[in-house]
Amino acid sequence: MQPVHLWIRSESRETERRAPVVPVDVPLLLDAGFEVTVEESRQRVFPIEEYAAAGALVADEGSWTSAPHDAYVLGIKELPDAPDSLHHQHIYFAHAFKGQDDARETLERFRRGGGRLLDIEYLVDENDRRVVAFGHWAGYVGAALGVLHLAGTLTAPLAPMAKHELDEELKRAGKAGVDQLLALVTGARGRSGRGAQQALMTAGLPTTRWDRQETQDLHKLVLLGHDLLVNCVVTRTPTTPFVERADLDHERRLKVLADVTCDVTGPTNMLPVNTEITTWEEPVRRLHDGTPVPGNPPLEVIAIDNLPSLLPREASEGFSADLTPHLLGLADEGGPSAPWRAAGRAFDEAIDALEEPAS
Ligand SMILES: NC(=O)c1ccc[n+]([C@@H]2O[C@H](COP(=O)([O-])OP(=O)(O)OC[C@H]3O[C@@H](n4cnc5c(N)ncnc54)[C@H](O)[C@@H]3O)[C@@H](O)[C@H]2O)c1
Repeated sequence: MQPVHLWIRSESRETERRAPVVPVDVPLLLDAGFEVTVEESRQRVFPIEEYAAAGALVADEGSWTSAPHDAYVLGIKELPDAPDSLHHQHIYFAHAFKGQDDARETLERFRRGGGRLLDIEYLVDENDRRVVAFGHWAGYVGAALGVLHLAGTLTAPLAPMAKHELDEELKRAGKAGVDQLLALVTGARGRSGRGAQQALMTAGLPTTRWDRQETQDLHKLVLLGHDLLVNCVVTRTPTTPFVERADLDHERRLKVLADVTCDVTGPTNMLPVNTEITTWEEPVRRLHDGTPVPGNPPLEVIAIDNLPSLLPREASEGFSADLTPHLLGLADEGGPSAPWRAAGRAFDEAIDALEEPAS
């Protein structure tokens, strides 16, 4: 067993209240011989006292920059802009390996400091499946926002909430008549698809479930016969989109698209009628005004790319339960376990690609 020091940093994004490891999971790490330090944070949903009571050491907010050299610095979202060279091993979602905005700058910071980025999105098992993700609660919240919008009770700006509050709103929406409407979940067998179904069940909405098999021959008329479409599909191969511009003038019940996938600009966007995300400030955007004739209502989209942050407690608890056993794999006798090695390879490839001339 290798001694491992895990340093849980504060988040720099002010709306980010989640934590990658929750207090109740800290003793699992300590029992395995880890040293665990947790930074104070103004916004984290779990008070620092709970971490201290669980046995973690407490450090000042943002003090990871002076953490011991061998510490793994763990967070969820992006690092602050300074310092401009990074010398630790960082574990978080960096969105820096696919040429995204700021990707090069992020990688350059690691290269300058000699640090390493173990991106959580690239922690995969031997079958190339991600071992930890926030999908379930993304689906839950995405579907819930769709239901509340159908009920006319979605108010902006959105803010983080407790699940029981959201569930009360969902039940109220159901009783107010939304339970007479029809919902369709695409990608229904995945993590977020299953989460979406749970929220719809809480509101009492009859739900159709489609995964790969059911969309092989796409039944457009059946699709358009639902009031709410919650899209949770992940695909790498461009496929027949679910809703295209030509469908908007068609007779339809479809009024709200809740796009959990949020792949709005990529070639695999299953809802190309929309090409922009929406935000907590403006969660809903009108895509089509509809026409006064019955059977052609306005169509609106909700495409928020940080849905789990709206249920920070539940999202953190589920994520931490999945991540903690893998963190233990950092201390494996023969070196970090397979998912960490996979994430390390992804980082090395991204650094190598920095050398390649831009095409
Ligand atoms: N909006 C947010 O805040 C947020 C947060 C977390 C994750 N996400 C995104 O949500 C998406 C879903 O993640 P997940 O963890 O549920 O993925 P997942 O891999 O668990 O599930 C994807 C599902 O899509 C199905 N699928 C693939 N092609 C299909 C097709 N043509 N028709 C029907 N079904 C098809 C797969 O069989 C699978 O069941 C990802 O793109 C992820 O990045 C969004």
